[in-house]
Amino acid sequence: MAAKLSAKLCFGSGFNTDGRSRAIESRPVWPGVNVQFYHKRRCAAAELIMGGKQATLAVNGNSNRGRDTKWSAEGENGVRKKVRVAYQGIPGAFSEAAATTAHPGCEGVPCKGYEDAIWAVESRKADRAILPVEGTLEGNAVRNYDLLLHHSLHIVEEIRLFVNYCLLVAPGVRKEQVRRVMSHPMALAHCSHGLKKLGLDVVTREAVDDTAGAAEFVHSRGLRDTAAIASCRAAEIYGLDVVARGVQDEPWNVTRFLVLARQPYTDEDNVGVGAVVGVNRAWKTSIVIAHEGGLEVLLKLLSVFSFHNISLTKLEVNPQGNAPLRVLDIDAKGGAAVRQFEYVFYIDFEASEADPHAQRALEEVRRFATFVRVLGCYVARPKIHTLDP
Ligand SMILES: O=C(O)C(=O)Cc1ccccc1
Repeated sequence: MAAKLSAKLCFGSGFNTDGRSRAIESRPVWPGVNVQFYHKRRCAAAELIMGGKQATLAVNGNSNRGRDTKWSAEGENGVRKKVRVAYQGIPGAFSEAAATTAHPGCEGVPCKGYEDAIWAVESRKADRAILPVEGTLEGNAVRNYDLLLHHSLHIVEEIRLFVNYCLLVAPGVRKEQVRRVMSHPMALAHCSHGLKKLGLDVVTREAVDDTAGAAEFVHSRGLRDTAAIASCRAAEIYGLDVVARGVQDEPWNVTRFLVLARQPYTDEDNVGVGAVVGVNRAWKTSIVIAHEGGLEVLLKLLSVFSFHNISLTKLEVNPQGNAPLRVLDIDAKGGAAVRQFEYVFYIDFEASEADPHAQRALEEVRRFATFVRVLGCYVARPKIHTLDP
C-alpha cells in the first residue's frame, strides 16, 4: 500500500445528531497506510476508508469489555425491569416467539432487520437480541453468524424452536383464490413442496422481511388473492384464517436461535437459565476462527479438539469467495491490524470456555490460527420448544 498511514480507531460513547459516532479514543493502527476508523452506532464494526472507498470490517476484540458491569435489565434503583428483547420482525414473528420462550414475560422490541436488533442492544434500547442462526431444513442459509463477527455482543443463550408454518388468508378467502404467497425468504424456501401439495406451486412467491410482516400486509390491505406463510399466532393477531397448517416440506422443522447481550452472563444468570455446576457437557462455547492459509487449518482444528476429547456440535466452513473477510484485530500483538481471510470457521464445542481442557485447546488453536474470537459461552439447551397447542 502506497498511501501514508495515520489511522484512527474510535470508540464512540454517544452519537452526534447526524447519527455518526463521536470519537472518544483514537490510536494509530497500520504504519504506512492512511486509514481512518471510527465506530458507527457504537458497534464493533468499523469503516475503513481507503482511496475514497469504504468497507466494513469485523473486529476482533470487544470494545464493550469492562464497561457494562451492570445488567441493563436493572433499573435506576436496582429494581429489575422487564428484560427487553430485540427481534427482527413484528409481533407474531417466530423470532418473537423464540424471545418469549427464552424470556417469558419479556418486552419484545420489534426491529426491521437482524442488524437493527443488534444495534438496539448496542444502543441500550434493548437488553438482548435474538437471532435465528440455523435450521434443520435447507433453504436460504441464515448468515447471522457473520453478523456476530461484525459486532461485539456475546452469545449468552441458545433456544430451539419447532417452527410450524401456516398458510394464512383474509377471512373467507379459499386457497383456490390465492395467486401470490408472501413470507420471509427462509419460510418460502422451507415450504416449496408444501405449497405444491396444496396446488399452489405456480403462484408468485414474494419475499418480505418477516413472516408476521407478510400476515400484516395481507390484513392491512385486505388482499384476497394473497396468502402469507406465518405462525398461527400471526393469524390471531392480524385476524386471518388458517387454511393449512404444517406447510413445511418436512414435518421436522427446528430453528436454533441465539440470544445476545452486551456482557457475558454471570454465574447467577447462568444458573437462572439452567446451568448445572460441574457438568461440562451442559455448556457450549461458540468460536470463530480465520486463517490466512485456508482449508488445511481444518485438519489441525479437528485434531486439537479430538485430542482434548471435546465434541464439536457445529463446524461451518464459510469460504468468503471474492470478498475476503476483513478483520480489524484490535487485540493483535504489537497494535491493532487489518487482516484478510479467505476462510472463516464457525465452531460450537461442548465445554465451557473456563474448562481447563477447553482452555488448552483454545491456546493450541491460537498458536496456528491468525484470528480466534470466542463469541460466547452459554448453557446448552437441547430442548425443542413448540408453540402451537
Ligand atoms: O420471519 C420470522 O418470523 C422470523 O422470525 C424469522 C424466521 C423465519 C423462519 C423461520 C425462523 C425464523
